[in-house]
Amino acid sequence: MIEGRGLTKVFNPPGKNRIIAVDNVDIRIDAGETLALVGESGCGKSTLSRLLLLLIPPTRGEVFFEGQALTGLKEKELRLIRRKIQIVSQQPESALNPRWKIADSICEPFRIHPDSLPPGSHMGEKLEKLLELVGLEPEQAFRYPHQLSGGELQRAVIARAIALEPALIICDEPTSMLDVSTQAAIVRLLRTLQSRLGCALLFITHDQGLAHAIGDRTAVMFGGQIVEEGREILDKPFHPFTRRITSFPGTGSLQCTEPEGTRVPGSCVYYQFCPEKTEKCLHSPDMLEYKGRRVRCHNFSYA
Ligand SMILES: Nc1ncnc2c1ncn2[C@@H]1O[C@H](COP(=O)(O)OP(=O)(O)OP(=O)(O)O)[C@@H](O)[C@H]1O
Repeated sequence: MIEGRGLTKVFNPPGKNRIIAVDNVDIRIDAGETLALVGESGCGKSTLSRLLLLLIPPTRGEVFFEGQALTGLKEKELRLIRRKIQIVSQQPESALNPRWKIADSICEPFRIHPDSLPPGSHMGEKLEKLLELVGLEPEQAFRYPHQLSGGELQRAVIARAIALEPALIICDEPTSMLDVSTQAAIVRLLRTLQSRLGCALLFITHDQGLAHAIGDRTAVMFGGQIVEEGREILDKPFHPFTRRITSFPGTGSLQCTEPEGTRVPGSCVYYQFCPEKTEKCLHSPDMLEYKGRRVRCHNFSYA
């Protein structure tokens, strides 16, 4: 349904070294599935999701949505596609206008795209249905954002995200600012909505437990690259980085699993940290495929 090929994003902040935030990534999400994208802070997860929506232009690479190349489309054409892809981010309060009542924010997509309301249907009915789907009381929709809890606000953001029945929802750490019990409730809600609406989810998280619980497939990112991807990769990891992060039983966050380091030019992205590196790892490996699993490691060819 959505596919990124060879996606690369290089930032050139003035007066600072260039940053290769996303480095030659191939990614595919099929209709109705959940891909969990997991990796430590700063590895490029959010940048990759923004590239998929072309909210930022790729330095290299292409994006296809339902077979159509998005790179090269005009902004107006892109807007029509973006209505089928919605984002739920980690800070619900910044996604909602603080001066608008919740109901106005949830109904905003219908005002922007009036043609999305079927003839004879009213915004009020749609609102009622959306509130029910996300578990908010009608009375809560007539409050302002500061009058709701973090979990309730995230439910409102999700209601707005599903208003136009998107094909894909990109969830960028949607629960990281919430307490543990609210996190679980929001994850359950996303799962329920996904099966009712049939949409796909790209679920970005630091938390490998969450990735394991929610993902049909998991992609592990390190240093701007997807280093391993497939089903059950957190149960049976192959890449040395995936093995390292899954070797801490019970850990959720992947933050600070590796020290800061500078990449040896042209080498495997994990070269400096890898206990199994050999001379050939001075050359960046291609993504290798075996039995539905993709791994970016020279040693995988011998598995
Ligand atoms: N607009 C920008 N200008 C310069 N550098 C940027 C910009 N956006 C992101 N970066 C850098 O690109 C790298 C990847 O950032 P990104 O936000 O994609 O990582 P992330 O994996 O989503 O991190 P987190 O989990 O902390 O949100 C980081 O080094 C970040 O500092």
